[in-house]
Amino acid sequence: MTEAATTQRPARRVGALLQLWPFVKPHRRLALGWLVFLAISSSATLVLPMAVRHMIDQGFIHSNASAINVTFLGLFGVALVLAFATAARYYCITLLGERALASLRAKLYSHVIRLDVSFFERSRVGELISRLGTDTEVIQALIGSGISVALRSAVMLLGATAMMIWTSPRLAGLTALVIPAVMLPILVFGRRVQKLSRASQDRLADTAAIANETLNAAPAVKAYAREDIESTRYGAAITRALATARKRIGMRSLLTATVIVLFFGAITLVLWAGARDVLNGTLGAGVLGQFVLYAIFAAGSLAGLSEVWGDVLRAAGAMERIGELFEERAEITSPAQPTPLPKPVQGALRFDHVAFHYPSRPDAPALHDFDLSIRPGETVALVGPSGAGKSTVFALLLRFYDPQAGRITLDGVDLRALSLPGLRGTIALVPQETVIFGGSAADNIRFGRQDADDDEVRDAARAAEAHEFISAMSKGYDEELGERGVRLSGGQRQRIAIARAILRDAPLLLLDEATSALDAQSEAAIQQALERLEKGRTTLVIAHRLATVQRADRIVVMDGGRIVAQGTHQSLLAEGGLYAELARLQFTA
Ligand SMILES: Nc1ncnc2c1ncn2[C@@H]1O[C@H](COP(=O)(O)OP(=O)(O)OP(=O)(O)O)[C@@H](O)[C@H]1O
Repeated sequence: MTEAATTQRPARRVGALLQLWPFVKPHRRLALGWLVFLAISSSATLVLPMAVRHMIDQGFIHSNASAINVTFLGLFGVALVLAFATAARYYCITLLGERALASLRAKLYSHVIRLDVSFFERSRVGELISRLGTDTEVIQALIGSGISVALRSAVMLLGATAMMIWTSPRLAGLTALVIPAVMLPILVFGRRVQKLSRASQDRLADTAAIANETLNAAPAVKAYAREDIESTRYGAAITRALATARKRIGMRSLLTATVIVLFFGAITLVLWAGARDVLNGTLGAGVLGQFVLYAIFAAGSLAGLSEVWGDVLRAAGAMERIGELFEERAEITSPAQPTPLPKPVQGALRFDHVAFHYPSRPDAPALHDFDLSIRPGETVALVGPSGAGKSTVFALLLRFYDPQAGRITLDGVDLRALSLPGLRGTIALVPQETVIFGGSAADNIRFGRQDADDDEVRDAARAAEAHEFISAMSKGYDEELGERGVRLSGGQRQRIAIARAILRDAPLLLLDEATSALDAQSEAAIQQALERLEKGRTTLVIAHRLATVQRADRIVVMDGGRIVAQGTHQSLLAEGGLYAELARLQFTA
């Protein structure tokens, strides 16, 4: 959040709520219904004081019993209209709030999930979840009830004011004189409340981010016995959030109290003048009664407005944060006119003098003058010390990032000229860390190819040596693996990932430490499966264990973001460079 955003004028900040219009627009009929019922219920309310005047003037002063009967009957009729209109108004606006927010949430999610990988590295996921949850709830509260109260109060305030003027211009004029004294504190306090609201939301998002981080890594927290430390850290964040919330609540209470005191003070003053007019006979008792009721309506509406004003500003703050998210643009996108890939895809890859640094680390090149050609169907192993840039090569192939210099081509086409889904559709990736989603074992394998049928899923699982452990689970392929797959071992997760890649059946295969979590026996079995899989596909393999890369057609040795040597296992050993050193360390260890 920028400093400028916090110091914006409230009017501009409330303007942020205009961004809600596209979500409300499709539900115009509900909004219209709400306005109609609002008009009916407000009119019904405004009729009530007239009945009171009638009752005092006709019923009491002239002791007319039938006038009283008619008045009360009319009163009941008005109450019926009021009841129906209020219920209908509530129905329309609450449903409108729910519907508008449902589409806001869906659009926000689908916007965020399309943002670049680098965006997710910059943002804390917990904070994002908070924006999806808390901020949208604040806005929902506003649409579902706040706006309703605000507009109802505004309409009532206008109506009651007009009726006050109509009832007694003299008393209304007197009231107008004291209004500025009431409005000033609302404006001053309102601004402060709104600033504190935004701060309060930010602090709350901080706590959500911490909780998300640590609860997602609960085993690590426990292994390092950090429960106390993490509880204290979370507690401190909560305390900070609470302190800000307390300031906000205090300020808002003060605002409400001030408004009520000032307003009722003013009304009392006006009434005192009115009572004197009744005594000296210049004003009827019924007229004063009617004026009193309108004045009370107006005061109540103003109090309602001041109360809801805080909510409006709070929602404006939330909408601003959501607006910031909507303004985030993905930089890695498909071109307007993507170049089609040859069919079938051959799988020729070329890194043409590529230079790349991560956006967050402009001074640390991850790849430097990286030049590599891979023939269709070739299996190339990338080896080298940790941090050499091996995973970065994969990240660039997947177009998570674009290189700052040079270019990467697939079958001669620059990756930037391809459609993103087209490019990624040609790649099957087995990452270092397998992500398991909430869903069944079959669903998790089908992540590789959504339209695969049950037999294909099973065949892929068999080829990845995953069939046995999946069948051993009580519900087999229908077994829920649970979020993040906490019930699976590392090796089992890895086999699911390999099954996904097999199912994907893509011309490019990227294996990042694909068998690192497997025991020697499973690894031997899977190596065979992978070898079958690699046939006829261009394959890039990252492995620390050199034993697993010996079958590659070519081994590329990387260090510090550059290629330092390439060849076969034998030729590299004979060369005696970094590879021979790595081999010596591994095979003699
Ligand atoms: N997302 C990132 N943001 C910033 N820097 C990164 C990021 N990922 C990697 N790096 C840096 O880029 C360099 C290359 O990292 P990379 O992950 O490609 O190495 P690697 O050879 O795959 O290492 P390892 O074998 O340990 O996985 C390292 O210096 C690393 O710190």
